[in-house]
Amino acid sequence: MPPLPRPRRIVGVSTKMYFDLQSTLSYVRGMLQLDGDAWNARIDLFVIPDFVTLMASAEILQPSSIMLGAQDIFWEDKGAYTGEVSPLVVRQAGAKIVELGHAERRAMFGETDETAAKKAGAAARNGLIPLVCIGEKTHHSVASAAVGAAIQECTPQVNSVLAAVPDDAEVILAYEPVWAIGAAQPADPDHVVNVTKELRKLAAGRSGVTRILYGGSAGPGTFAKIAEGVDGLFLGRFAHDIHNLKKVIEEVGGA
Ligand SMILES: O=C(CO)COP(=O)(O)O
Repeated sequence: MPPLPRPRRIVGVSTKMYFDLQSTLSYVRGMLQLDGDAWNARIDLFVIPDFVTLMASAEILQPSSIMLGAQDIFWEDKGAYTGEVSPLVVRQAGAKIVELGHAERRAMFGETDETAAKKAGAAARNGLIPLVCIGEKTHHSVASAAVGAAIQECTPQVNSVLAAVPDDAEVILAYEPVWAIGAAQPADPDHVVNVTKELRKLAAGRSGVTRILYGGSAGPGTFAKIAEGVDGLFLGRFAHDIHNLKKVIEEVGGA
């Protein structure tokens, strides 16, 4: 069988909790300035700010094709869940994407494959695209062992999410090796390509679009080395300078 055509490329950035309110809004305004460039026809772009700036960000981005995301949701739409954020409300606020299962949420806030899967189902039910972060915790020093161990650890993370969303729902999987997040540089390109090629097979039978991103200290120069395995990048710190984001967009968009 010939390989399936690859989906449209996509680049996005999470502000995590790095910015204050005004900094987030000026960053989002900066992204708006990038809209309309030549990349627009070739790739999708998204930004995931904190919850509090979601509606103001939606208003800023309204004239553009840049997609807005939220950093988490709860798996129920309404009810007695103090402190949680409803997927319904996130959708109504203007988000199209919801990030789930990030390593920081798994490590610090009790997120598991099970909760990420329930939230992915809730996202799809509310017309949101689940962007689920997956990745192995530790890095083996022998390259071949590292690939096998990563695939073994990521497979149930992927399968639990895919089992929880309708077959035709769009899904984004962000391969983010935990050890490569917040690091000086991204994971070794061969490692990323070898792992993501295998992970793509897990979604091969789906009718919905499944895109695979790489995240973890990604920035300008990262994409070209791993393009064989991934459909784009999910960026953190190194895209919080809008000039770096512009460079990445040009690289991924092939401008
Ligand atoms: O976690 C990440 C994106 O979700 C990546 O963060 P850094 O690029 O800052 O390592």
